[in-house]
Amino acid sequence: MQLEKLRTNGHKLNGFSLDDIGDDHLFTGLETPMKPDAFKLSDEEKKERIAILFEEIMDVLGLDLTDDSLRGTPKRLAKMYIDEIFSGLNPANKPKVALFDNKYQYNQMLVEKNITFYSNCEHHFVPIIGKAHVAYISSGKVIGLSKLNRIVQYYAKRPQVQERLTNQIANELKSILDTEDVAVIIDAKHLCVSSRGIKDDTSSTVTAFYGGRFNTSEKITELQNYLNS
Ligand SMILES: Nc1nc2c(ncn2[C@@H]2O[C@H](COP(=O)(O)OP(=O)(O)OP(=O)(O)O)[C@@H](O)[C@H]2O)c(=O)[nH]1
Ligand SMILES: [Zn+2]
Repeated sequence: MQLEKLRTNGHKLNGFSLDDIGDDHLFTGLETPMKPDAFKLSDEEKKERIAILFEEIMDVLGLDLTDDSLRGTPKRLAKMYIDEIFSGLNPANKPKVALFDNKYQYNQMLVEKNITFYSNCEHHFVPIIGKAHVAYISSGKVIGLSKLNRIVQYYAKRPQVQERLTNQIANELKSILDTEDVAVIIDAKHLCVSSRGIKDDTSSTVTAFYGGRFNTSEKITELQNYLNS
């Protein structure tokens, strides 16, 4: 497989080894589609370029860029894209994860529920607002709770489709926790569905990943009970 070849050759992406960044940027089928030279420009260079390009969009729309409220918008948007809403495209921003030995002998599922996230739809670049619920059964390691939330936020801060977001979070948890026993459920509102287009404000989209021991009707029912409690 191409990924294995790159790994064996010690290939680096933006100075990171493949082991550092995980597989999500590369050829796993789960990756966010990115150009091979995605990190040729520094963050500051990207901001400068985005500001110039967005200024042009505003100009084409006929907006007066000398207006004191609009003047700062191109730079503001560029900073927001790189430092905030699309910061998860850069593996340098991947959360550092604290793992502990499972000394507590806790062998049931742990569920971190109602993790609020804001993402953006890659088709329309408008918000996706949702809740993620993530669960795992320890295979010997325990993860710091906040890191579960941070992993969700990292993958949300990309242009996304909900299916990929769900599977990227699941894949990351499997890899960090060294287990197949992870579950991810996402319930989200897509503003591209509610605020434009079909303009359906009541529907939401639910996606799920059930891996390993979660992939039985018994465990799914147990998980649902946790979520409903
Ligand atoms: N599967 C999937 N589709 C999504 C997601 N976010 C947005 N979409 C859909 O992507 C599709 C893009 O379809 P197009 O027909 O190219 O776009 P459009 O003309 O703006 O379509 P409408 O939204 O129906 O007006 C739309 O149906 C969106 O609802 C997502 O997370 N997953
Ligand atoms: Zn959309």
